[in-house]
Amino acid sequence: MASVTGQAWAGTDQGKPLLQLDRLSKSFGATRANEDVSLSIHPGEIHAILGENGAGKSTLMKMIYGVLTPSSGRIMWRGQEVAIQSPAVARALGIGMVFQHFSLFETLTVAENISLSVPESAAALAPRIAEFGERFGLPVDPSALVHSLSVGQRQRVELIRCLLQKPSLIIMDEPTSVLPPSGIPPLFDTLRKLAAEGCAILFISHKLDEIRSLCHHATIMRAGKVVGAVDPTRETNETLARLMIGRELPQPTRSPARPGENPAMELRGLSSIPSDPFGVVLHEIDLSLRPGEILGIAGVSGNGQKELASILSGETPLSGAGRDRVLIDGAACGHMNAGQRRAIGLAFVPEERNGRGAVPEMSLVQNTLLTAHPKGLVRRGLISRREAQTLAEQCIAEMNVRCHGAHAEARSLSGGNLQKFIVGREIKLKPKILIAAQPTWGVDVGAAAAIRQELIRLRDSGVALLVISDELEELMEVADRMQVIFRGRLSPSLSRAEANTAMIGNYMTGGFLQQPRGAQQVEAA
Ligand SMILES: Nc1ncnc2c1ncn2[C@@H]1O[C@H](COP(=O)(O)OP(=O)(O)OP(=O)(O)O)[C@@H](O)[C@H]1O
Repeated sequence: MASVTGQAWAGTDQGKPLLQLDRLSKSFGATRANEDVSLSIHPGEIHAILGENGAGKSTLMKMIYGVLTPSSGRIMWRGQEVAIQSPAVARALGIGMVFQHFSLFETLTVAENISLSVPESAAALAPRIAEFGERFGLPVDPSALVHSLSVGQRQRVELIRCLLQKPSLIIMDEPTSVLPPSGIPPLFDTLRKLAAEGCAILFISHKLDEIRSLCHHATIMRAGKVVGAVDPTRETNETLARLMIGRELPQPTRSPARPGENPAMELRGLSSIPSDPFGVVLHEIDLSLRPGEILGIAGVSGNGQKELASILSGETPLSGAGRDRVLIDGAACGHMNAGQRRAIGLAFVPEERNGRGAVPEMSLVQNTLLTAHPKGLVRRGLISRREAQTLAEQCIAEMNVRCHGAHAEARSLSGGNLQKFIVGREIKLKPKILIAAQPTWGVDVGAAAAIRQELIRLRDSGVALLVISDELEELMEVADRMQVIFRGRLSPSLSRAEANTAMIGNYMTGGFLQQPRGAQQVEAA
């Protein structure tokens, strides 16, 4: 098949496997992250890898992409055994990977960014970028500066960069976790087009609906081993979840909220210009959070969620009049930093687990100390290591965190397990207010259900919770009320009964801004 560049798109021989893994294993010390994993991928196949947090999916992908070396087993590429010692070797074979976290320079154009990894000038690349964009439904302006692009557009740039290297196999690690709901169908159209041209796709996702609608095959992993291989189109979410977690998916239970009278936290007419030149300006935000309720903040990512979380948590303390714009228990606290707010009962689960939620090089005990030290873990200047260890161990047990114990480095945990640990650590602080940004990001369906139930339990015990999430379904499940953030402005509050998908979708694109001011105030009241 001819490609737009006149060269053949590799890998259209549907009969023979493109990639075969033969009893591939990988150990990290005593942990068998992958054990005797065997599978085959054919050209044009969209193949899902499904499994609980820590099941070994990322480890497997890293071996295929040359980031990790297998402890034993063989990798066969087009029928030949290969040693993929580095990503450069993988790319030379025709294996590409699109990571969850983009590696683009904000101040360069799309073409300039791509020219950093494809040996051609930005000018020469521009028409090819446009052609690829048209061919695969990835429209993006080659001369646009990356900072002006939405998350979905940035992902397109990453995908085009990968496609320009003509891969026969593309590995995509949770590609939809960064996209707004409206960005998912176009991405799937692109992936289907690629598959139709013979490109194989390895697709990692925790979202069972997506796997069922997109993928031709699914390999299910549990504790490092392959436990099943199915045609996902013939499965239900329940049967997939059962295969994955080995039991039925827990169903959430909730009773109506009984919020307290007085707000635990308020923002009053808060406007803020971020120090980050590419950040979002917040405009006149009014928000009131009461004890015993969960307020959900919905919105397409990049509309001010990060800036709002930073103001609420105290990571961005405010000066001057800003002091009176943020209140905790009725007292002005805009000037307080994150530590001072924690001392008066606020806990915070940030969006980025590595670097902000946890220090990757530190152990889980040390990471526990970072936020729990004011809670009696330091007395007369001395750290009680034993108590810190006990707290970390409780967190591990209660949140079912899979790791080598409390002294394991945070970076050795799989993404979802680290997220569970961070959420558990903040809950253990027994906060009065919990601000949680993307609390179940990258977490498997079973663990996500457990975290959401835990948030509801906290609310029932009188804690005030504010949950910022890109996942509307998550907010529909946990939130008692919802507000939508759009271009730094917050919509009126919607009750559970009012917050249907159509209404929220309308607010997500700024529909609430057209409402007459009076109507907004009535609804908010
Ligand atoms: N560098 C490492 N050092 C030690 N252990 C590791 C390392 N990388 C992964 N592991 C362990 O290997 C196991 C598999 O981890 P992996 O990241 O592959 O899981 P995963 O299925 O991708 O999980 P998630 O869905 O949470 O991303 C886990 O027990 C993890 O703690």
